[in-house]
Amino acid sequence: MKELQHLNKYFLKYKTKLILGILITIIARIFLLYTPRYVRKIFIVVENYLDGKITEKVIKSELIEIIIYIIGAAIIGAILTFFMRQYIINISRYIEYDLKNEVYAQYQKLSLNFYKKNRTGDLMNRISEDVGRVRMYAGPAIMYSINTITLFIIAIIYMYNQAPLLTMYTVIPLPILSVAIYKLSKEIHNRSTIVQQYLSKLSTYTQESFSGISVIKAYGIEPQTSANFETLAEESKNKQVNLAKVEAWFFPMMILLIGTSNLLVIYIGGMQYINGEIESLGTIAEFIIYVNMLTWPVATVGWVTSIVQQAEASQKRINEFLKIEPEIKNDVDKHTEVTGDIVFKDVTFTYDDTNIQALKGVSFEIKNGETLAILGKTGSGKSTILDLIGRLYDIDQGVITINNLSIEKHNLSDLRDSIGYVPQDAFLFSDTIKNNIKFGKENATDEEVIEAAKNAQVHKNIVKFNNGYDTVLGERGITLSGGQKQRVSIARAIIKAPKILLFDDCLSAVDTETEEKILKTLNKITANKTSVIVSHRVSSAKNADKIIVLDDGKIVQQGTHDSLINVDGYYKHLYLKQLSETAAS
Ligand SMILES: Nc1ncnc2c1ncn2[C@@H]1O[C@H](COP(=O)(O)OP(=O)(O)OP(=O)(O)O)[C@@H](O)[C@H]1O
Repeated sequence: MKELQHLNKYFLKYKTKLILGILITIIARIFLLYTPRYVRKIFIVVENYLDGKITEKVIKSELIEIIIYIIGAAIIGAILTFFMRQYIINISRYIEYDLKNEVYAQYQKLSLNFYKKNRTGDLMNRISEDVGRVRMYAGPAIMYSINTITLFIIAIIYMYNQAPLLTMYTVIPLPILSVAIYKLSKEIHNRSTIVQQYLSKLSTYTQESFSGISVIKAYGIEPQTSANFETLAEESKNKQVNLAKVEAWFFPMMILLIGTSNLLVIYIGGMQYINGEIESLGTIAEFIIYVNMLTWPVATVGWVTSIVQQAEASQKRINEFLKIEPEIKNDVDKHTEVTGDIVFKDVTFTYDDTNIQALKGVSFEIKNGETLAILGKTGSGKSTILDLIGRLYDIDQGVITINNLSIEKHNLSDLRDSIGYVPQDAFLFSDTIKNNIKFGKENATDEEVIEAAKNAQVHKNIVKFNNGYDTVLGERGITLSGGQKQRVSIARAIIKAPKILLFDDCLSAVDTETEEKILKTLNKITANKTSVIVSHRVSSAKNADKIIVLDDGKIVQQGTHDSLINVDGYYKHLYLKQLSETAAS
């Protein structure tokens, strides 16, 4: 239960509702327990009538009175049971909501490294399945426990007052039932976890084959894909059948144990009645109702125990994530100004997970308002420089300063707010084009969205879609071409009007003519902003104030377009090669 203590703050938050829920549960049980006692009274009244102790008129009025009491108690009990569920189950839903938000907020704080070390499926599971299991503890488990405890205490007191020996024999099978249900619930849980694993394998496989359907069809491997699916489905079915086998034991076991208890009540109660140890047959009827009323709550003890164990394990997994400190921390509360003077001094950086030293003693300087272009072979460290400017990682050695202030001393939110980043793989959400652009500036007007799209040279494409800017992208909507995606992604960055713009090879999928147009407008937009353009094309770099060429994490060339085309090296070769390609096309 140590891990579940994390939830105490939420129980405290909803304490009024929780206390009310507990009180209502107790009162509801008291009312429901009226029925057996009134049933006994019915027997006594009938016995009195048969013995000639009361007249027909009296028996009639007494029976009507008892029936009214029974119906009244049942109605009040039912209404209170409704409110009990309303309070306690609703609290568990509130806690589930709070916990999901807490986990999600933590996910947002954690650095990129965390996402590399943990699989997406695992992250999703903790926020959905694990939180769901914890909810079962915060709601149903607590509700059934209070229910069982209250019912048990009150019923045993009533029963003991009536017939102590009969009480003892009646409750003997109940703990056996509880233990049996506990064992069964555990086995059911184990088997259903396996079923879940197979189901998720099956859905991952299906999802992948739908996403990659064009590749499957192009390679003509549909029969093989279907055969793989069949194998997975067969395994999944076997696991389901395995689960059904143990589940099938649940009700027979309950019926067997209730039956045993009923038999004991009838046999022992009957003997006691014959021996004159209990005054009325009504006591036997009352006990039979108690036994049936107690069976389910007692069975839930086993079930609740297994819910609590599962919740404890799930909360442990959740706590593991909640305890992780973000690697990139914001230690600065006050606002810090970011203009755009960026300096890298002997920067060395190694990726933790791969141990690849992506940058080795890199130094350069960009003045506010300047444009820097970074070129170099694939894997030379270009994107890494952009990630470091956004402080997605902290460096091993050297210094990065922005406005003469070391990057770690900047307020992280201010820093990231000042940056507009266009990644290599443009990621667009399954939402409208307008909202995808507005992602860069939530409160942007429609005019601003259009202006940004025009500057990114994508407006003309967007207006051709039937729904224009309201066209939905992604699975539910249309698929944009690679170049269109890149340009929507550029529009998203420029609508933000940030101090620093980072473009990571984001024109690779557009033709050179469109590239030229975009670069022209970008030149105007970025006139007083610092921008860094990573590219494989000289055309994207040639107008930059400064160009650096990277090779294996080191700067091998540095200068302007005019200076670099005159020295032998990577830049000149690339320039000549691309010049001849343009001439040939
Ligand atoms: N997230 C990461 N985790 C681990 N290693 C990485 C990561 N990103 C890049 N690397 C490694 O760091 C090196 C530099 O990568 P980087 O992405 O900066 O190169 P790049 O010059 O931008 O390449 P490209 O032109 O292909 O985009 C590469 O060897 C790469 O494998």
